[in-house]
Amino acid sequence: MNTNTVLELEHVSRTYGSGSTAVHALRNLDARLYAGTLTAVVGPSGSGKSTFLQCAAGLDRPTSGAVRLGGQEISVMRERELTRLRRARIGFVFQSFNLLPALTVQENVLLPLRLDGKRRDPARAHRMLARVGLYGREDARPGELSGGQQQRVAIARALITEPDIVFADEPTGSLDQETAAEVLGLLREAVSAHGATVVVVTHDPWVADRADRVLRLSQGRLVQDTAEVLS
Ligand SMILES: Nc1ncnc2c1ncn2[C@@H]1O[C@H](COP(=O)(O)OP(=O)(O)OP(=O)(O)O)[C@@H](O)[C@H]1O
Repeated sequence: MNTNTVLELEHVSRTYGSGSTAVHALRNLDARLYAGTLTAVVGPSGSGKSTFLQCAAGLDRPTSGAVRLGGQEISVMRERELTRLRRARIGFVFQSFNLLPALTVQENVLLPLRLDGKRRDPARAHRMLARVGLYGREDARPGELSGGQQQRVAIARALITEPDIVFADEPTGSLDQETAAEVLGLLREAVSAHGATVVVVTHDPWVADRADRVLRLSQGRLVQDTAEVLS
């Protein structure tokens, strides 16, 4: 496995609330995410998976510890700088797809470039949509597509900026088994054929079985990393 670190969490803790009602969602967690790897983050409900994703992706700030993307500490960045960095260098895929219903498929895919002030290159959107099996559906609205097709659009949108890392939160959670397999296949292909770095938060053991590496959380701690022997 490639062990070039794209993103690093060092001694990351995230506590919600304080005093006797404090919830320690992440406790002194150390992890590195490697380039060109599909990593699954698993663990029981409440173990800290979403908090891990939020902190790693710069959507939330750790209470203590550091998060570094490409060696740059994002946990101390100002909000505006962080927003810009997320748009340019991080891709997101959500369980509920989060497409904009009023925009066409092509406009949805080009949205991250538009928000980042980049040229909206329709040819690039065509290529990306072809990659996810949706060539010819550029002018459809998300409401005209099946759940699996909408998730394909979301994957194309996440990959269009060629981000350093893509975070997918239960990307197959709303899909039937067959469609889920197709969606996971696309994420897998983004990694193996195009060198993307993908982190999937999942409850689904079937998804975890198909990852290159599994990080298992329990009560806010990393208790298993299939790439490393934990001390
Ligand atoms: N905004 C918040 N305020 C207070 N407590 C929170 C908040 N968000 C999460 N928590 C708590 O932090 C802990 C970890 O939550 P988190 O959502 O990260 O777990 P999870 O593994 O993603 O769970 P699930 O699989 O159910 O989505 C839980 O005890 C949860 O109740």
